[in-house]
Amino acid sequence: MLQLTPLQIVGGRTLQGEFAVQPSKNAALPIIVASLLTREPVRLHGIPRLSDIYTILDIVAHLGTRHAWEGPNTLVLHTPDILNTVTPYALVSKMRGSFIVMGALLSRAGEATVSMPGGCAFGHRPVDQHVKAFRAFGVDLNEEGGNFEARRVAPLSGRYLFEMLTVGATQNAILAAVLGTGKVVLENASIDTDVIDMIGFLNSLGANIQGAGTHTIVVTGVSALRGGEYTVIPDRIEAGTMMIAAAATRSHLTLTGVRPDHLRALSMKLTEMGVRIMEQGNTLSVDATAGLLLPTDIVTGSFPGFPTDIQPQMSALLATVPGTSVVTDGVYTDRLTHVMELSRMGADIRVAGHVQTIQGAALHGAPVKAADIRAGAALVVAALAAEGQTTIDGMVYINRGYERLAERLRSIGANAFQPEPMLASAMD
Ligand SMILES: CC(=O)N[C@H]1[C@@H](OP(=O)(O)OP(=O)(O)OC[C@H]2O[C@@H](n3ccc(=O)[nH]c3=O)[C@H](O)[C@@H]2O)O[C@H](CO)[C@@H](O)[C@@H]1O
Ligand SMILES: C=C(OP(=O)(O)O)C(=O)O
Repeated sequence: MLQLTPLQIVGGRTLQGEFAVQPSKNAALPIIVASLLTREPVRLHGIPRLSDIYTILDIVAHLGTRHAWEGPNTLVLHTPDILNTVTPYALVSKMRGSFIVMGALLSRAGEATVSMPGGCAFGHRPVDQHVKAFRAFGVDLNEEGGNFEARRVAPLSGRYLFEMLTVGATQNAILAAVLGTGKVVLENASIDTDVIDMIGFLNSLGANIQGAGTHTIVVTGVSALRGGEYTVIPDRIEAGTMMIAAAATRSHLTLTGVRPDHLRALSMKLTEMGVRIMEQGNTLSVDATAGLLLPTDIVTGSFPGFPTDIQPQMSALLATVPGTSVVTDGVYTDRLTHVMELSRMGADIRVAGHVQTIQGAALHGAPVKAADIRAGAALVVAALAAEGQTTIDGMVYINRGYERLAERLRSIGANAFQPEPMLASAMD
């Protein structure tokens, strides 16, 4: 078995030059699942080479998809027939986002059995909205032995008003209704970029989904989708992580291949703190060299609000900014695994409920461990800003979301190094 080695960062250096942002993991995952809806080949550009992508490819392979990479980030997917409508626990439990295969299987095969996704490092993440939406559309859905068994007994039709904005349940409900003769209306639907991108992909194959980017989405079933070619949007969470890293190291960094309009909530906050943000086409510059940064307060929310997926990284930045900042995660009540690890590096963060009160301080290097993907990214941000060496364990989580991180950090001046992985048996 491959043993992932820790990432070693010697901090306190400024970052400089250009950082090419990877394509979006969280947009690519549902688009790969959505490719199950056509029996024709699809060619996807902008697929990041990440462990989450390999996991979803294992899942769709189990369901009948063949895939081939064409160059670094282009993937050809082909599902002539669905070979399986059961997605076992061993596969689903690896990645919570895979629950949306239920909608895709319902559409293409009329039935699906999918394991209940587990919790994750930052708390309980229910799927009640997925289930309620399916039932509202007439799907026969039962839960047995930790599995959800769903069957289309008539064309999907009806309306569902989501009780909160949810990316995954909006995507799942859309996928379920794309093929067939019914029509569904989703109210209070998510307007997240990853929902809009999945709809853009499906409509490019001939789906009839109206209302992308608004809170009311109407899906009218069609008999079949054709094949096609699509380019996935840039990763706004990776871009946000690097904007924060630039601010934390008081650097001037240019990000290329970004969608500045997807990053407005963060750009506004950084500007408020005294960072200069300049946007030009698909390029965004972050200049934090001008002087002292100011503390601020953050409340995360659904897009276009401040993303929860950069809350831990922002907390790491605020831990370096003199004064008091307050960070409230309005999406998850327990996304806090970064706090203890940051405190090993000298961060002063008090937690009450899901609110962090942060007093800025100088950080120092320390051995730390990531317990989830963005907590890991927060530790990278802190390590880049800290004096001395930080050793970050738990790279399995960071690798879920960040491609070749050490190498790409070095390209912008960081002292970051991850030794080659070793075979576990060779280490015993
Ligand atoms: C693979 C992927 O793209 N993951 C992202 C996706 O996750 P995911 O799609 O799982 O997140 P949701 O948007 O569904 O969750 C938003 C909130 O709604 C709650 N909820 C959701 C569904 C449900 O049935 N019941 C319920 O209570 C969740 O617990 C959470 O508090 O959006 C999240 C919110 O931007 C991000 O943090 C994740 O990185
Ligand atoms: C939390 C994330 O992913 P997931 O929803 O797959 O856990 C993330 O990308 O930050």
